[in-house]
Amino acid sequence: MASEPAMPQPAAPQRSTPQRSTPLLAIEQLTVGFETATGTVHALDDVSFAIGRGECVALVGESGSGKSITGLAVMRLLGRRALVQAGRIVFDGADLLTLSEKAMQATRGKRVAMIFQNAKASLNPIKTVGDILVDILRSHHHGLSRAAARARIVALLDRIGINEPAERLRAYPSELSGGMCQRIMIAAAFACEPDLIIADEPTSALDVTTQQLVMDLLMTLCRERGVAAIFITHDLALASEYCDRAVVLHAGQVLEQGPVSEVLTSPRHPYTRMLLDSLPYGKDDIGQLKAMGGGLPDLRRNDLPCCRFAERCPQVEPACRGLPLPERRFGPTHIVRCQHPLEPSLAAAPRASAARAM
Ligand SMILES: Nc1ncnc2c1ncn2[C@@H]1O[C@H](COP(=O)(O)OP(=O)(O)OP(=O)(O)O)[C@@H](O)[C@H]1O
Repeated sequence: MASEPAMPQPAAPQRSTPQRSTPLLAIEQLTVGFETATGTVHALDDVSFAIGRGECVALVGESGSGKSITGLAVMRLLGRRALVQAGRIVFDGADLLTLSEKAMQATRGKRVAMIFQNAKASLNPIKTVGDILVDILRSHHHGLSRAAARARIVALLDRIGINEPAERLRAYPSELSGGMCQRIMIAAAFACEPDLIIADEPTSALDVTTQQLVMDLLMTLCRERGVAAIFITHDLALASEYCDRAVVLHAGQVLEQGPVSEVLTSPRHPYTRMLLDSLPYGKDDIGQLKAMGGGLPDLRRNDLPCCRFAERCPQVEPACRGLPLPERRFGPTHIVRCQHPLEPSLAAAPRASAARAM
């Protein structure tokens, strides 16, 4: 396989010792609403978490919990109806929410890249793969000739295991399989050597075998290049297998976060526990599966309780509805926002390493 002389590769970071002292990205008390004809959707409420250089953080939770919105907020792609009501998104020392649009354009794609769920739909159908990738690279490296950009792209495609890369560059997205398109998206994301990649359900449209190959590729590239990743997923097994830490979102609130080895093994929040109980992992028969009780509250309500999980929580107390979410620490980075976190004995749960879907 050809090497990539044009793209220096930093030493791979140790996954077990991510740098947390000066986070690459810190989302601080982010609160976002959307104006709609039927009222304001209170999509994110006081969301805070950080990610160090080279670290991989999984953002997990049910559909509608605010995972994609969080990723789009970092890219500043929330759209005109979104209202950032509070908070900061500090990336490498600068608050992305206050950057000029020009500065944001220089950051987006170059320093922070996003990989979307449905690659085929995300790639421009009327451009060849080569034009898509070369244009991305040249939009951030103005002095780079098309030929030089093409050479770098060919080397990158070769690195990610695409056979006959020069040939592939002539194809249109519609001529490629879903798995191949996802590889092209990954190439597009890594083309400008970003510091952070946000991967939003990058494998959910793929079959299980291709999922594994694409995840292996994505995480190998992140590790060998020291790129941090936010991995948005429903799949606790993938989160457990590939990520350093997990952030659990429910109805726009972060309820638990910490090392995957703690959060997905010994959850201390009843919601995380409920998510794990609803998975087939570690259960001898399907009868042991517990259905998720209730559903997410209507986020247009103006009288949402302080804890948006309160109405589903088996241990709810009056304080849950009326008092701000407390922050309880169970280790240097294991934080639970709950009035009555689980005791360790109740919390112990097998790691979700064999589960496949939430
Ligand atoms: N443009 C918008 N206008 C109004 N509401 C929106 C908009 N975008 C998202 N929402 C709402 O914000 C909430 C969070 O949505 P988000 O897409 O982040 O959820 P998610 O956790 O990523 O779900 P999924 O796993 O299904 O992608 C949902 O209630 C959704 O309906």
